[in-house]
Parts: sequence; C-alpha cells; structure tokens
Amino acid sequence: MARLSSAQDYKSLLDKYDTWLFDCDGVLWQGDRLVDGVPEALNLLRTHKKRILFVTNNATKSRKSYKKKFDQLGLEAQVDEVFGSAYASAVYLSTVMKMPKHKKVYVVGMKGLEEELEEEGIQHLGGTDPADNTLAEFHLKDFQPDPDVGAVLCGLDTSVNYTKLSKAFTYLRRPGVVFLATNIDSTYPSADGLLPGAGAISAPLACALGREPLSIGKPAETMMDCIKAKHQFDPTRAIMVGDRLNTDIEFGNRGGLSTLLVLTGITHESEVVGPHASTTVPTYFTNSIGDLRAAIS
Ligand SMILES: O=C(O)[C@H](O)[C@H](O)COP(=O)(O)O
Ligand SMILES: [Mg+2]
Repeated sequence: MARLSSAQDYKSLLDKYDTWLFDCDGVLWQGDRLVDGVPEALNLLRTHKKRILFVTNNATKSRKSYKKKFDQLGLEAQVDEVFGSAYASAVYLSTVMKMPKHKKVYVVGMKGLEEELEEEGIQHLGGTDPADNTLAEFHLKDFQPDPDVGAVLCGLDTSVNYTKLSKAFTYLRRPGVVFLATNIDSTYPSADGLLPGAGAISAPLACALGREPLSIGKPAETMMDCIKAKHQFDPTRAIMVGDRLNTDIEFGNRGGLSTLLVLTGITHESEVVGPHASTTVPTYFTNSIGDLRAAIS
C-alpha cells in the first residue's frame, strides 16, 4: 500500500489508469456538500480522456435522480455512467432472479428504489406509499398481505417505521419470499456527521427473522456484473476510489482493480496504518480525491 503525496505520485496514476470508478458518498460529497477539489479532479480526468463511472451503494436515488444531483452540483456526468445499488437491485430481480412479471416487491426504502424497479418493469408496494409511512399503531389482524409479493427489498429509508418493518417481517415469514438488501453499509456520512446506514434498516428484520438478507451492492459481485454488462474495461488499468474499506476497497480488490482509499468519508487513517489497521488493504491512500489537483501541470 502506498500513501500518495507528491505531484509525481498523482501524475503516475493518470498514466497507469484508463478507467476510474468513483464511490459517491464520502468521496465526491458528504450529503449535498461537495468535497473540495472534486470538480477540478473530475475535469482533469475528462481532459485526459479517462472513462469515469460512479458506483454508489446509496439506494435513495435512481440513476436519473443522481444525474440531477450531479447537474445541481456542477459535475459532468451521464446517466449511463451512474451505477447505484437501487439500479443493481432492480436488474438483479429482473435478469438474475427472473422474478415473474405478476410477482411484486415489498419495498422498505425511498423513491429512488421505486423508480428503478419501475424502469425494470417490476411491480412494487410499500416504500413511499402514504399508508405505510405512518406512526399509527400496526394491527396484524387488520393486515391483508398481498399474495403476489415474492421479495422484500430493503434500502436506506429515512422514513422507516414499525408498520413497514411489520409488513416486511410478515411477508418474509411466508415460504419463498426472498430477503434482499440494496446494501448493508453500517453508517451514512452526512454533511454534518455519521448517521445510520442502510445496514441499520435491514438489521431489525434480520434480527427478528434470524436470517440475513442477500446484499446486492458493493462489495458483492452483482454490482460489478451490472457495470460490466454495460461497460467493458481492463481491470488492470482500472482504479476504484472509495471511502469505506469493507465495501469500496473490498469491491475493487475482489474485481482485480487497483484501489484508492480517501479519508473524506467513513474511514480514519488509524484503520489503514498502524497496529489496528484493517486486513482490507487499498493499493493507495490519500486524504481526498481533491489531492489529484497536484497532477494538474
Ligand atoms: O447507508 C448507506 O446506504 C450508505 O452509507 C451510503 O449511501 C453509501 O453510499 P456510497 O458511499 O456507496 O456512495
Ligand atoms: Mg462512500
């Protein structure tokens, strides 16, 4: 593992890698606050004709709504450069699980997840339905489960409540209903600090059921398969830039890519160097992707 520091270090990255995969939360931004130097770093890569892909476990937005966020933040991005765990989950349901068209997904999650399911022609319930977004007492005797629900899909849901968890739990106790999570990140790096992540949304169901969900997002191969279905690239000349060791860096390492860990999100330097360092090791690490500006001649 190498700590990047000199301008030559960053210039050599430009020479070595043609394809750059960027995690979003904690790398490009924290919440809606852009990390300093990101526009210049991305523009530098565009100028050098590098292929750029955005690979996020955040399932609150669809690819189209991510494109709006990029536009609002003044960052160049195309919809087909964005791969979110909401999209990967919808593709998994339609092309890997091949869920029959009459079957439905009960969603514990937000609008972005529903939008991606709709794009893939998958029926869904729950999610942002006002009837499920309530703090009213849940009465099991009054609940008529939809017999066509074939899967429960959990993503980051800032409006999670006991009604949603109870409906999801009831569905998941039925034979053959699949338990899926867009991702199981433990925490979410907001602009003002850490908040519970998507993993904290599916954890209550895993506890109640005594079984874990199948997680689709990084570091799972499903996300890499989703990317490679649209973009062919040489992993030996590709680099994954991320802020979380057990998702981004593990994802890149498993895929045979080089990896660059940045310290603008979840991971602290003490987890990378020193006696308590993680066994998941990046190829390189640096403070911020904004440091890439040193390569601007
Ligand atoms: O809890 C979550 O869903 C994650 O913390 C978050 O959204 C991760 O997004 P990423 O860092 O993969 O862009
Ligand atoms: Mg991140």
